[in-house]
Amino acid sequence: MSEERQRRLRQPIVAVLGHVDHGKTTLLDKIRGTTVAAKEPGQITQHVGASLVPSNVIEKVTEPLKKLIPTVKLELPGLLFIDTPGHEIFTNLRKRGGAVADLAILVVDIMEGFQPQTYEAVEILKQRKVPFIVAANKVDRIPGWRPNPDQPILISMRKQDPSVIEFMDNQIYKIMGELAKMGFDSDRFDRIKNYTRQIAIVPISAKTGEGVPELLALLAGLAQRFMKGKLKYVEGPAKGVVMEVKEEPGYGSTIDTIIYDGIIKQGDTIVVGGIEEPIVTKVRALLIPEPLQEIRATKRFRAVDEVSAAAGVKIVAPGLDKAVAGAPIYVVEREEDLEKIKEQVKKEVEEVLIETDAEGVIVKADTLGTLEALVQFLRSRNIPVRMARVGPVTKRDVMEAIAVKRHKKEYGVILAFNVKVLPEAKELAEKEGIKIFQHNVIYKLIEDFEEWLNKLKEEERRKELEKLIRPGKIRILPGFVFRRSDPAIVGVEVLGGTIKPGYPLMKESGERVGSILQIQDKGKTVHVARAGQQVAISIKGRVMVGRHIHEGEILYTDIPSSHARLWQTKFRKELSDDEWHTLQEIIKIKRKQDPLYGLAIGASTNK
Ligand SMILES: Nc1nc2c(ncn2[C@@H]2O[C@H](COP(=O)(O)OP(=O)(O)OP(=O)(O)O)[C@@H](O)[C@H]2O)c(=O)[nH]1
Repeated sequence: MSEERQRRLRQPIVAVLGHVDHGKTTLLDKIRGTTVAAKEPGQITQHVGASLVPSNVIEKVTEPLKKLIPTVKLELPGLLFIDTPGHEIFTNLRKRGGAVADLAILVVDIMEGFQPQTYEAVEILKQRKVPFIVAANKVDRIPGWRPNPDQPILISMRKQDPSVIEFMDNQIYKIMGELAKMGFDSDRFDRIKNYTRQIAIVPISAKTGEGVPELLALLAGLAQRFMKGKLKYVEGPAKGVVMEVKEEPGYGSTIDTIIYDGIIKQGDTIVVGGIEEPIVTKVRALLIPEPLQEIRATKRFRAVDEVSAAAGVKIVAPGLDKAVAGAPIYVVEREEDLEKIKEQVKKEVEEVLIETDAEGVIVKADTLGTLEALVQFLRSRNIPVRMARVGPVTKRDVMEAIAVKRHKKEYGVILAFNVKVLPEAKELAEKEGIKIFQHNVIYKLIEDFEEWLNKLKEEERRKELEKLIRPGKIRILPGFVFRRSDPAIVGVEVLGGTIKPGYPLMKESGERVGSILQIQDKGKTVHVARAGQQVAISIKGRVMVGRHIHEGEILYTDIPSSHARLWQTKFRKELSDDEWHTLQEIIKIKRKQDPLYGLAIGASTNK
């Protein structure tokens, strides 16, 4: 029992996501600021890329809530907030089959509501199965809002006019509506009945601090509830993820990591995921930031002997320049496990780096995390991926795209997320007409590609449509024979549909009688004549008026069976009423000779 009690629980890792300018950084600063102001012993400690808010600080900040709502007794040692907000960081907080972050705050500007990156953030949270709370931020911007700095929002709400609260609730309803569309049931936090099924929306102001106590209390509560049963203890060799690979003056290449499990010590052997192969090295130093008050010291970092989860730490070791952000890092405790762990790291990295023979787009990204997120996004939109790799766009990538383009024009492209295009790759792409899409926002990159794809499809549809012979019905006007043959030139009235130069003609019997060479309207050459028009046409082929065709006779455009089928299916909407009507007459004539005319192959066997 006593041994059990000595096992240390680890802090849940919390990430902040949301649309640009909705207040992520301000919120993180506020949380740090508020908690610093709480002046508790053992107040927040700075990690590399993260800040730890210990439970006694959370308790102090949430103290005023005790009289308002039932709060949970904190068993957790605190919350570790990832300092850099945004999905790019979040996507690198990856581990096999999920996220390193245990919880997330989705920041939504209450005045603006859901924006493109909000949807993207929810999509990523859904993909990685991370529970989250919505911070409906900037309540202080609601017209008429009376600010109550650092107060619980429940208290601040009581001090507002009913119309202000009504406005706020309306905005919250809109957020609830958007979440519902994405498959999430949600409500204002104080109206929630079931926290395990509903997502809490907390109105806050990152600027004034209103609502921050509730946000922290709910996070802690959610962490305990969700992590119950899988409450994590700190034990065994460390597992972590690479957040960033950095050259550090005086230290050489280092990696900033988040350790989500176990313990790492100076001198430990580690395996880190690299682009080509796993890196096996020994920890030379573990660095954490110097405490704020000692920042006057010349050094920014302080070396420590060991670090335990959850923590953000900079690792100094030889050979780390080939590490890749988003890749796993494992401490090897026993020599005999080394090969097994190397194999596992290799497999985990390869799962993200796709290389298949299928026809699909080429994807390049700056890190393993963004690459994985991008590929998942593309898959969810049914866009196949032929190759996904970390690094700049190279000549080889362009060559891959050229190979794809030969078979499937629309997928012979490169999607490059936050990476450079090497000059020789650019040159080849320009020469071969390979399109390279570049962006540093995932949804924007995909949106640009989809827009291009739609345009291409529309263009191809137009081209196919242009090639089809349209239904047309004409009558040779008596007394308007201008030339009897070679070529025959006659005046006609278009009774239905459309005629164009090049269209073959047939008689009511189905017999072919040459094709239209030219159309003239009042002496001018035209490219089309429609129902109601009277024009002169010349007819190519061995057609003689009085022998093959006669004054007053009705002729139709001679539509091939495959065209008739397309007119009735894919291009049905492209025909006007009178064209459709004319098509029916043509079908009737044609079916006398060919009962399967205009039908899909085998369709005639349908009962
Ligand atoms: N009035 C008001 N302004 C806020 C609040 N929170 C943030 N802001 C302002 O909104 C702007 C954007 O805030 P940031 O915290 O930089 O937003 P962000 O989401 O981190 O933005 P990016 O890092 O660019 O994605 C800044 O001018 C903030 O001062 C708030 O609660 N009330």
